[in-house]
Amino acid sequence: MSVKETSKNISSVSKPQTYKLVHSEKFGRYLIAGKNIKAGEVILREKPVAVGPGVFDNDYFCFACLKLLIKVNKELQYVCTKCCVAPLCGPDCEKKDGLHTPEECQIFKDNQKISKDKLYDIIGILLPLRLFLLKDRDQDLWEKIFRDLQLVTNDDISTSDFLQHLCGILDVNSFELRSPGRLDALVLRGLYLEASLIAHDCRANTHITVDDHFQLTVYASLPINENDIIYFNYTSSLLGSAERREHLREGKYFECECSVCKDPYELGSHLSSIRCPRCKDGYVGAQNPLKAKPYERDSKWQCDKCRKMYGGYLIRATLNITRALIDDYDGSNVKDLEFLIKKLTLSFHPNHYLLLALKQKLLAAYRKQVAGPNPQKKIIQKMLDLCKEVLQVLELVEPGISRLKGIMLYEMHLPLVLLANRAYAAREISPMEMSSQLREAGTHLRKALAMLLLEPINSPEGHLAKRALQELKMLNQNIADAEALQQSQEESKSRLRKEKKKK
Ligand SMILES: C[S@@+](CC[C@H](N)C(=O)[O-])C[C@H]1O[C@@H](n2cnc3c(N)ncnc32)[C@H](O)[C@@H]1O
Repeated sequence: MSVKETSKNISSVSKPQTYKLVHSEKFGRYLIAGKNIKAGEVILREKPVAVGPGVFDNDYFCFACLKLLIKVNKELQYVCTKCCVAPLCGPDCEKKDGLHTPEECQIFKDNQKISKDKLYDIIGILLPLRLFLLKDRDQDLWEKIFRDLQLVTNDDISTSDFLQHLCGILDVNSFELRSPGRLDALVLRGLYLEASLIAHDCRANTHITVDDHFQLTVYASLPINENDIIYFNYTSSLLGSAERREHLREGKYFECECSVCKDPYELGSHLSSIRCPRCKDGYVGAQNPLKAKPYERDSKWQCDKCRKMYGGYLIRATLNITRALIDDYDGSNVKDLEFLIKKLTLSFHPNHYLLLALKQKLLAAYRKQVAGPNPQKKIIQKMLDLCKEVLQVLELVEPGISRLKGIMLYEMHLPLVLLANRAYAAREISPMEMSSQLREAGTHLRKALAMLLLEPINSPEGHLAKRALQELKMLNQNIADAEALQQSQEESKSRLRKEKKKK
């Protein structure tokens, strides 16, 4: 053994483990910190044991790299030349050691019933099939999966029953993933043996990234003390408690009792709060938020100001009417969207999750205008205000490092820079004031970078981090120019004063 190898082994032996596996009645198996972990530190990094399509939405994927495929004239461009079934990006994906393994190819080839015409059905079962095929492909890994996922089987269980069992295991344990390079929906699912042991909390202390090869990295999003539980959020942090809890109940089979779910006002984020119809000043929150059905008649909701009580069915009726109003909105007109938000703010807390979803749509519309030629000052200011509003909620539900916060902080720098430049051009502010406003934009960019630089280079957020770095460089140059301008103005003023004195 070389010296290098020895020292590597010693350091890995002496280094405390970042996490430990423990067990409790409530969580089953879960992970705790094996040492004090700093925010941004890697807790674990791993490759999936199986990855494939998740929600099936009429999309076709390359079976080798899982990129979404574009169909031309409803026809696939390329299929695997060996099995004549698996859609692929092209010959390159067929050549490389992708996810379409020889075992998978063989099963398509051997099975007369499987043909290209049944592609929708094949896509639907691809992930459990991939997991099942590991049995023949990698016996050791298969045994590890059996142990780690606590698969139960007996000799006379039929293959279809066993596959059914695998599907259940996948539902509970898999991670929702994006197709490589895409910013949109989480259309894939991947199974990771270590990361799937992390327990859920609606206010997590980890941040997870996945690269184009589906390698998953769990970072601490906050400092985690030794022996503290490591949590990941299995659901969306920008939903109301009832909706998050329903998602977890239906998809992961447990009742969440975390600090956000327990609090009638969701730790001050008010994601489910309704404006009190009586006093119009306070906000109405569920009095027993851990009830499985908070929108039933016997569930009580109370105003935090006038203390008036309401039955859950009233809240449900308000939500139903509002969803119908939102469905009627066609989504293309900024003015209509602004009007709808203003109208709903009379009945809801501004942070209500239904309003937040509309505000994110509005933000996208403002962003489009602000990035275009000569945007109105009014729109730039509105974009900035909306970013601040969403960021405030995110600070409560996604403390520390967060992808959404990184994006929001990045977005905020653009209106700040535009407003500073405009005000200076209109002689409303001095170069010094401009430099201080640009510095504020720089602070946001730096905070955004601290989060976005953790993202894989080729992911959409990784590209954003690259842009943010370039913009920060330009911004620093503009700040230096503004400060030099201020200095030269001050010098010429003092020269003038001296000359005046001499005269
Ligand atoms: C992805 S698995 C985690 C590993 C699992 N604990 C095990 O022992 O295999 C998800 C399951 O863990 C349990 N779990 C995770 N977080 C929980 C929480 N906050 N409260 C209750 N149960 C939880 C639930 O049983 C859930 O279905």
